[in-house]
Amino acid sequence: MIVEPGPLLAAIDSPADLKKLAPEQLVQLSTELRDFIIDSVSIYGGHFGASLGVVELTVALHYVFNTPHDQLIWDVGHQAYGHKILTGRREKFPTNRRYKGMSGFPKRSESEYDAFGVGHSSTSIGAALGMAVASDYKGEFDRQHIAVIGDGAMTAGMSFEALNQAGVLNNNMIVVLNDNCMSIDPNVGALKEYLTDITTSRTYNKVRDELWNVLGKLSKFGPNPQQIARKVEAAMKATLLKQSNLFEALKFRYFGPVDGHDVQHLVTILNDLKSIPGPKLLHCVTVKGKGYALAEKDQTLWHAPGLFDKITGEIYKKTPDKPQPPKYQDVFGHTLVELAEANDKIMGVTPAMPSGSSLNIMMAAMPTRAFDVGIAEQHAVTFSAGLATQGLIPFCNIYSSFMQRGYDQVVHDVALQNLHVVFCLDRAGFAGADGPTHHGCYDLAYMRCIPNIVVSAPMNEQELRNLMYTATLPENAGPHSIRYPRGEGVMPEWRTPLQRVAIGTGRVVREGEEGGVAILSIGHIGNYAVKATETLAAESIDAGHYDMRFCKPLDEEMLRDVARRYRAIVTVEDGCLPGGFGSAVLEFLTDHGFHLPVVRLGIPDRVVEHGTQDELYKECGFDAAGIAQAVRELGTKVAAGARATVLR
Ligand SMILES: Cc1ncc(C[n+]2csc(CCOP(=O)(O)OP(=O)(O)O)c2C)c(N)n1
Ligand SMILES: CC(=O)[C@@H](O)[C@H](O)COP(=O)(O)O
Ligand SMILES: [Mg+2]
Repeated sequence: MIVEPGPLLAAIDSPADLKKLAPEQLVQLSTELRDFIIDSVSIYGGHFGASLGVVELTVALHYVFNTPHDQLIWDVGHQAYGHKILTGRREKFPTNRRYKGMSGFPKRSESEYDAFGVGHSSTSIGAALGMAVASDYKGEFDRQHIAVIGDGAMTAGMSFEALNQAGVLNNNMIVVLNDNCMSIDPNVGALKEYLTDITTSRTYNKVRDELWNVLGKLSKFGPNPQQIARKVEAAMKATLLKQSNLFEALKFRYFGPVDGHDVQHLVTILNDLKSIPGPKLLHCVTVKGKGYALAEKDQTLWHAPGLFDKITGEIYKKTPDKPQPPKYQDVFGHTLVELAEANDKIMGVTPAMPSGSSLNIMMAAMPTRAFDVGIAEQHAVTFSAGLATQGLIPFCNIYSSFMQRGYDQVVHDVALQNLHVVFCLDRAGFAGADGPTHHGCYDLAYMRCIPNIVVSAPMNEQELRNLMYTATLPENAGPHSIRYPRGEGVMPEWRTPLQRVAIGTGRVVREGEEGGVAILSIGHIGNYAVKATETLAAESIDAGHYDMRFCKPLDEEMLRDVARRYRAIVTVEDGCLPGGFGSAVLEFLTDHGFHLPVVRLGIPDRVVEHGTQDELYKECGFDAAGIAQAVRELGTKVAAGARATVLR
């Protein structure tokens, strides 16, 4: 089904076309762009509320600035659908987030208008500053550099690292703070409270408007009057707000708050800002989901609702006619509450993903024991370490790819001190439509190389529950990493009794023919290995299958038994091959004098784009068919006497 754009939008294939419109036409264009986004996302899926919230801002930015010469960086990039539609990708939109289609985030290789690749939050100010410094260094003084960052993304430390440097470098750049009081869940922290103070301070806003007129007139008479205005403005803000403006204190010229949905006013303001030198911050107040009532009302649900009926607002269920196994995240959330009810040392921590990780279940049930620390993965880890020094057992839930941002804290603050912190890495392995920024490719590799840490991956919901429980036991005190994938498990009935698992033990899924091939899997991909062995059995190939469950420590006894019983091994992981689970098995076999052929299946050493998880498993050769084929080929090779380790 093709989404038809309105007449003004249909004529826009680039911002050059947009600039042909009269300012008074921009309101109509914004309406058409908003309608196009609603229609498209309802049919094709993707992120929703954020793009609706910046429709007017997107139109105004591309109307005022000379993109792509002027460089526009979108923080996170989940709000950049309007940007993509206005920069020549309207007709590609049906492929958004689809296999081999358009990325769901700005991507440099996709368009010259995508100044910086994003997906993880809070990078825009730093990147824009780098571009601004480079432009000055190259003598390109006519270029503007604009970072559009949400209030949620502003809570991350690296946003302030960038502000800190920008404030003293004094390069020309504009930070547009898109303040809608929302992250995916409601935004949190003192910064959010501060922004609310500014936005609601009547006195400040009245004086600010008067100052604005003064500034606007003065800015046409060169820099000196502006410096006077700056002192006047800062002094009045300082007295009126009884505190200096946070951003002014960091040497940014602060402007706002302004209505982020008044496209013509935004055009006026942005045109003014163009001529004011140095680092500037424009504080825009917007509504996430603006223009679609249900999305304005339930902004978390409509952050990324899935496919829906735009008329009724009904969000379609994947399999309405049969009970769907629960999402792994919900098994985590409910099990954590179950454990916490029995053990008052257990705490919960999430960096801004309460609903995404289902920690919101514990936050609702035990609000004094579960914390959303904002988009602050580094802090989430160190905060957890602090809790653990006092004898508590924090479950720190961080998406595998977002965990990458807190890696030194895992080593320095948790592992070196051997603290009892349980990392639950959700979205481990291929994340799917979010693509390479969000694929949790590396956690098996990056965790197993750290001393003291136990690295595990459940094959199903029951195993997840047991590993969570096992990690809390006093005899297992120390760092743990438990990783599991995005999406549903395989057990409609999962509220199984919690069982202790011996650390470093795997389990036999299927004992195969002696002298044949054994499959060693870790985590949920083991369910694909089960399908592969069933296919092979129908061909009278009796392959063995072992769910290793732990990447560190490995089940060495099981590995010895497998190496003695079989003539070849296939390892499979939904994780990177370099340094991953297969590498760990190879290391063991070599270190202990076992020399049998091994084929490692997993994520290759290259960037794998977006698609469904099954599409990506297939692309990388570790879906059920790929696993079965690897066993067939290896079986044939060993029958022919191949001795060398066979890599894929
Ligand atoms: C490092 C990192 N942590 C978490 C996320 C998940 N995430 C995506 S959007 C978002 C909320 C962003 O809030 P804000 O910047 O205010 O943008 P809004 O959705 O309100 O437009 C979060 C937490 C991420 N993309 N990157
Ligand atoms: C843009 C962003 O980073 C989040 O919205 C992320 O896409 C959430 O992923 P899940 O949908 O897997 O929770
Ligand atoms: Mg926000």
